[in-house]
Amino acid sequence: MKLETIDYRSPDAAAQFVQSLRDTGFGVLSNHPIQQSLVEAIYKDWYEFFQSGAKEEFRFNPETQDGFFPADVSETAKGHSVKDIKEYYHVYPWGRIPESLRANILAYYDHANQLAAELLSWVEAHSPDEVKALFTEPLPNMIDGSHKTLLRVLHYPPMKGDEEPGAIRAAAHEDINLLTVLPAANEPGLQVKAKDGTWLDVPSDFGNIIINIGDMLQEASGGYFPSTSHRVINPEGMDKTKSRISLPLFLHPRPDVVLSERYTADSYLMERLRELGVI
Ligand SMILES: O=C(O)CCC(=O)C(=O)O
Ligand SMILES: [Fe+2]
Repeated sequence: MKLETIDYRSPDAAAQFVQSLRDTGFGVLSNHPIQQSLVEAIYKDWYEFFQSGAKEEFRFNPETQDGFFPADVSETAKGHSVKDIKEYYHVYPWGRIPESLRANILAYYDHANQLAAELLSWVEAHSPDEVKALFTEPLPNMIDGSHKTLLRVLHYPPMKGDEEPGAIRAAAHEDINLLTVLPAANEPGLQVKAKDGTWLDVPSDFGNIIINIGDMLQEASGGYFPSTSHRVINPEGMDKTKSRISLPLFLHPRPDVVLSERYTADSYLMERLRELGVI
């Protein structure tokens, strides 16, 4: 298995992209409409924010889950006991956002959501009829007007040598949501688990957009689209001294969306957050 990069502008991009999602849970797009200069400005400005003391003033609200999550409260992936080596900020348009970072991050939130809606229409158009029949409403509809979609700005700090044994930047996990849209980070490290159990590097050429299936789309498609495990490994050599910034957008349906006979988007999310000990 190998992850091929797909040219968003090629005539059969949609079919190739959906095939890649089906085979690997991941799709990588070049020549997409997201402005790289906007992504770069966000990486630079948020890197500075993470270096500053100002982040402490934006400590997350446990009720609403927006704001800054320091490294000592950072996530422990499902089934793991050691915390990931990362700090992050949860951006929601209705949540707290540092004023100087607001315009760019919300512009990105909008652009990425628009691209996501188009990609969901590709997924729907290239699903077999029996899978299409399982979707209780058109896929792009499911995210339309959703207040749950989360943009996470992640900062993986340089390695200091005193990290907990076994800790990595992001331990193997699957995303809970429908689809995740992730611009290639400023440093490598993202890997996806292949069907044979080996870990493959996700092609992370700066400027590419990486999309992966989350558990909710796996559930809504009756397992046709796989939510594959992925992780972020620690840097080696000279790269140890470098920070890594990344910007996943986790697309969440409106809470009332029916995913399957077993779950609505809300009941699914609550079950998962309870398992993670977040609520
Ligand atoms: O930082 C990355 O490249 C991926 C992060 C990720 O998988 C996540 O936060 O769910
Ligand atoms: Fe993830």
